Amino acid sequence: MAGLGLGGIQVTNAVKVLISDKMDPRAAAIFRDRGIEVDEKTGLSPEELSAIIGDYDGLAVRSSTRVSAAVMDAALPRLKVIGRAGIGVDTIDVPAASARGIVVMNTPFGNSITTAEHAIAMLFALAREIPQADQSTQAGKWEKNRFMGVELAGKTLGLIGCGNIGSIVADRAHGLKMKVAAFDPFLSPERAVELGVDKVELDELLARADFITLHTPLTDQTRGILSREALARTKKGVRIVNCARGGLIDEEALKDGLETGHVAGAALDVFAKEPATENPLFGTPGLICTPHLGASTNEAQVNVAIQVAEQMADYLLLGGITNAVNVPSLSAEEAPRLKPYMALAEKLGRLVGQVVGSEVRSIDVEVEGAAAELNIKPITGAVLAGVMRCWSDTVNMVNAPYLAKERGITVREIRNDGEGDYHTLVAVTVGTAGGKRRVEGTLFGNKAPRLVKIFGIPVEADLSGQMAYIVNDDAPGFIGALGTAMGRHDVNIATFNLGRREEGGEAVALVAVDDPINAQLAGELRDLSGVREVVPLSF
Ligand SMILES: NC(=O)C1=CN([C@@H]2O[C@H](COP(=O)(O)OP(=O)(O)OC[C@H]3O[C@@H](n4cnc5c(N)ncnc54)[C@H](O)[C@@H]3O)[C@@H](O)[C@H]2O)C=CC1
Ligand SMILES: O=C(O)C(=O)COP(=O)(O)O
Repeated sequence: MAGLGLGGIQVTNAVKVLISDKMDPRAAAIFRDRGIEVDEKTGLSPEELSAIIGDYDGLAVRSSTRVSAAVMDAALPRLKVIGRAGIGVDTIDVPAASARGIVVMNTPFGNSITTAEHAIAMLFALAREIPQADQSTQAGKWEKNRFMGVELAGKTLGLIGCGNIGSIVADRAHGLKMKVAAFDPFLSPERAVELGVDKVELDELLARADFITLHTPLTDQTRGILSREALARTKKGVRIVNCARGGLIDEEALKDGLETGHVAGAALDVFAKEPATENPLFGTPGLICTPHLGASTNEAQVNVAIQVAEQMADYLLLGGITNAVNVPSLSAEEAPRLKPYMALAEKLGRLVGQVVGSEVRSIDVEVEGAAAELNIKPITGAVLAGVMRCWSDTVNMVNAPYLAKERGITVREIRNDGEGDYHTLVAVTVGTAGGKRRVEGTLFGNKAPRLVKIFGIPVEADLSGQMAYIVNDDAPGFIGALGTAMGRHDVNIATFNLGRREEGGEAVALVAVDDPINAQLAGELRDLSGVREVVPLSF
């Protein structure tokens, strides 16, 4: 299994994690309790991070650390997982991580109540100008007549994005007797009814909302969603809260809106450029700011620190995958059951990959019997990694699906109902321009991978170490000639596995050897009488 890239499987040295942002000490304590070495180094520049990241298996971050493709390049081949103690992964180049086989995980719920509460606090702060009134009062001005607020009750709150945080904000807003409308293309009408929100288009939200709060991730689709044009379509006197991401609002346009009085107030926790030690909006009347404090409560920080450390440790030590944003989940309970299947899948993929070469057009993964009860995604990932390892050293089950897509390989997953000859079976069929090749394998004693059929011929073999795959005419004398040729090259035969289509027909030999089969020996084997194909294999 070396090199499969599944955490917990290939790690032999001490596992090491770097925590590069301020995190509750429980994160480091969990890593240490689970036998993982931890370094905590915050405030690193990208260059400083790149200089040391190559020594770590895991990197735990919040939003201050930017994890670029260049940092990941410096982190390879060791880094296996980046854990975000929080929600937004916009500071991590996720496609680059996927391409490099690095798992990215976040903690999707740990800080959502806290962030929703911050948004509600910002609503009140805007409605009653609390920060401005505080400043004036403490300056000894007693400007009772200057501050005249608005009530929240009865007003319409427009949510842009109604996922975890947006839903909690909606719930709290109902408690404040606000009407809630939401623009979220992925919000189902049923869920909107359940939440008691009006599902509306963005234009309607802009036209109706007295208050707007943003709760979407920063993506190519949401960047600048409150653009100059969108702001122009808002109600005069609108108040805007952004506790999601700075890039969602056109900051220059918001500044103009505040200055003309079209926008009565804006409360921002997040900024286009962070840390926002300067920003064109600063000093604009009606503006309230906090330094990305949305997730900063004791409770949320404990939650996310514990979650990220447990998740990363599960992956690094057991292969369990929870809350990954670039690879399907695999629970720490499932992982041990799947491990032998993934070993089998990888071996089958590797076998067929070595035989067919790189002109692969399609890969079908079929599971039957006990295997059909399991999560098929990791099995498929392992097959793809096995096939592609034949032409790429850096492939693992995380980046294999992306590499397959990049190469235009069609991947199909098939669950066969019922049981065949084996209580559990994984079959891999690889399509090339020349046709399809199928291999089948099972687990002996639920743990030992065994090949049971190769290209339609029953043969039982343990796929490991150095082997030779030989197709020949089933005729007397072949085995003797083969043994002699091997002996001439000092290559010791460890095991010999034979199968044939029918007596006197096509036969297959899978020969395990103690020493590698070099090109010269392979050539001599090909020259033996009746031999049709020889492929040296390694597992
Ligand atoms: N200020 C802070 O400290 C914090 C900020 N955040 C930010 O809040 C964001 C939202 O967090 P959650 O609610 O937990 O995420 P979520 O994934 O549960 O919800 C996001 C919602 O946005 C919707 N959405 C996606 N694209 C959209 C579009 N083009 N237009 C409208 N809606 C769209 C999705 O359908 C989803 O319902 C995070 O991505 C993060 O950037 C999260 C935690 C703390
Ligand atoms: O969880 C998120 O998305 C956040 O924005 C919180 O950021 P932080 O962990 O406070 O740097």
